[in-house]
Amino acid sequence: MKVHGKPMRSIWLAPDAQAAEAIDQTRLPHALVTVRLTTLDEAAHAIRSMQVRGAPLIGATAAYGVWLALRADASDGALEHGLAVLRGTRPTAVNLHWALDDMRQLLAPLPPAERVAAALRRAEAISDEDVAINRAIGAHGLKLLEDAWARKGRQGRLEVLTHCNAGWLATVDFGTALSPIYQAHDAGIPVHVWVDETRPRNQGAQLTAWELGQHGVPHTVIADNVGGHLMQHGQVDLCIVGTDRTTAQGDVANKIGTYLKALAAKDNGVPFYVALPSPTIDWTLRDGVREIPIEQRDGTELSDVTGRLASGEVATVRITPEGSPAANYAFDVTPARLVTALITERGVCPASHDGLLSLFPERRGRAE
Ligand SMILES: CSC[C@@H](O)[C@@H](O)C(=O)COP(=O)(O)O
Repeated sequence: MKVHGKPMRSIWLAPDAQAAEAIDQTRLPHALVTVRLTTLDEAAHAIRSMQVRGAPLIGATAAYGVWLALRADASDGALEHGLAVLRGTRPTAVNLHWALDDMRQLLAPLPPAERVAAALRRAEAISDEDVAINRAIGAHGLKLLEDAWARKGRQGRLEVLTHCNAGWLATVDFGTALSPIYQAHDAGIPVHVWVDETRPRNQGAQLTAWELGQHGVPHTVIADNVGGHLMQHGQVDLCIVGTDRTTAQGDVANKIGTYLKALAAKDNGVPFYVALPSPTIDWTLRDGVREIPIEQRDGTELSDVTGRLASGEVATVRITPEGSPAANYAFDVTPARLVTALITERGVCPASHDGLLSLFPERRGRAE
């Protein structure tokens, strides 16, 4: 996407081809800072600390991380060590594990002397594939937004609510949930986005709002608990969110709070869509609530808040009493029954096993 008129991706090969570079998302929206990743440990830290975050971007960063590991040592042991370090960074986004499995399948059979070049080629291919997938998700999602706009008589604004950041910052480019919104805006549909702030890391307030502002998409940041009220008063035409892992039955793991939004949408007859790139489908799982690992992060992400002071200085302050424990669950699972449809790069389908198999028939009968 464009930042101050200049095309950018969230991660890219450094011009000297000796490193990967990425937007440090912990510095947004107050500063646009690039972080240079030259080692396995720097790539792992970038994922763990959320300098880079979002399921597809985590996968792409991990692929570059394997390349960086092999640049230092292309032995079998170094490959396995690198895969293990990266796999241990975050548990929920299946893209991380898919990308690492993909890299291992490619690299393990190769002689060490061929691994570095092959790893870089694959990491770049994974990034390019993500961009193509997201463009396609945008095109399929655009049709849903056009239909919603037509149902509304093309009057007023098309009111869309989203949770967390499933925009281009969460992917290599274009985003998933925000991709249809960008395409609708560019097609002249007067879309307005209710942006859930998304406590505690504020991916909505700090990242989605920044992205939408950069592209000129009208939006309003709201507290996470406002969405149900807006839906009760007819101020939301549809919801669209991303996912970190979707089961073969259509259960959706996404940022904490997504499930509650889906409940409110169901109660108010508001369509609830999930933008789902196929690398985020976990074909091995059936029951998301029971089987998807939910990341628990440090409680200081809840007790402390970082922002810009009136002086312009960025500072972190504590908002809870000293000694009050904080439980920081980073994701929840929305059962398929609350999902209106899944928007994949191959089209839109019901949130069900049959629905997914209708778009991915090659998965029928495969023992996962
Ligand atoms: C296309 S990104 C989809 C999801 O990864 C996104 O909605 C989300 O939950 C991100 O969580 P995060 O903890 O910021 O990595």
